[in-house]
Amino acid sequence: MGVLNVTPDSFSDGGRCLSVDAALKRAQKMWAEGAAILDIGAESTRPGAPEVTLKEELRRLLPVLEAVAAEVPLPISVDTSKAAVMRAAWSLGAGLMNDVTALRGDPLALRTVVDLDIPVCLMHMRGTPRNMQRDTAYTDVVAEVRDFLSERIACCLAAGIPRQRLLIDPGFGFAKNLAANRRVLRHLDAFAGLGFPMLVGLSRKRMIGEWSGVEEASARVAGSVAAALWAVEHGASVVRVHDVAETVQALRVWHRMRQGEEEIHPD
Ligand SMILES: Nc1nc2[nH]c(SCCc3ccc(S(N)(=O)=O)cc3)nc2c(=O)[nH]1
Repeated sequence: MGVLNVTPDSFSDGGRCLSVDAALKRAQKMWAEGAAILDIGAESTRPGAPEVTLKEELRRLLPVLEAVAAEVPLPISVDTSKAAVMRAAWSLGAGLMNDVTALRGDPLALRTVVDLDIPVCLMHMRGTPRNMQRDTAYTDVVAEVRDFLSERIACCLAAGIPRQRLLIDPGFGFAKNLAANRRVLRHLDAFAGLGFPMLVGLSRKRMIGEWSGVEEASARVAGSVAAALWAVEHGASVVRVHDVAETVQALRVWHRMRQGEEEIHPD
């Protein structure tokens, strides 16, 4: 899943993608590099990010979504928590709702996802991007994330969302400090065990920077690729990344090594 930020303050690419043209060029580049899905977000959800009004989020998102949907033959995920943005995005061809609040942010979000019959990724977070980093103390973060995801899954299934429309995500960097992120990463299998495809977003995040010693987010490529390989090794079906070419190349090699002898076609 290639990241396409259309926010002025996106944490890792300095918001270069604001113009439709620049966003479209980046979308086409990620497609050429082997991305399977594009994730477009118009409201930054990094720690401390300011809220964006519905009007502003639509103003940023829709022109880019329309252009990308017309020019790039990939499914498009939209990173939003607002029901009205989900509906507008769906009408322009979005194929997945990526809601970091797991449909809790907008009271109409759950109903909207049911009505639109659109796949949704349910991610763990406490609080909001504005205040989530004040609340990073857990007795057992793995148990809390698993219980949260189980509860959100039950809520969605009870509302009539078919199982095959759900993805889960432990939410790296959302209301989690370094120790919590590391524990979640070491227990990814526990979440994969819930029986739903798991999406993981580690790319260029602070824990990659802390572990690699690389200050500048856009320079954390090799560390992000290493984390993506670990995540896929431990059950992730989708990795949300900024550096598509490098991650695709690493995964192609990794898959070849991982396949048993019998799976490789005889030369
Ligand atoms: N499903 C899903 N969607 C996502 N959207 C984002 S945006 C990144 C927000 C951010 C930036 C930086 C840090 S930090 N302080 O750890 O470096 C945390 C969160 N991420 C994810 C993710 O993971 N899953």
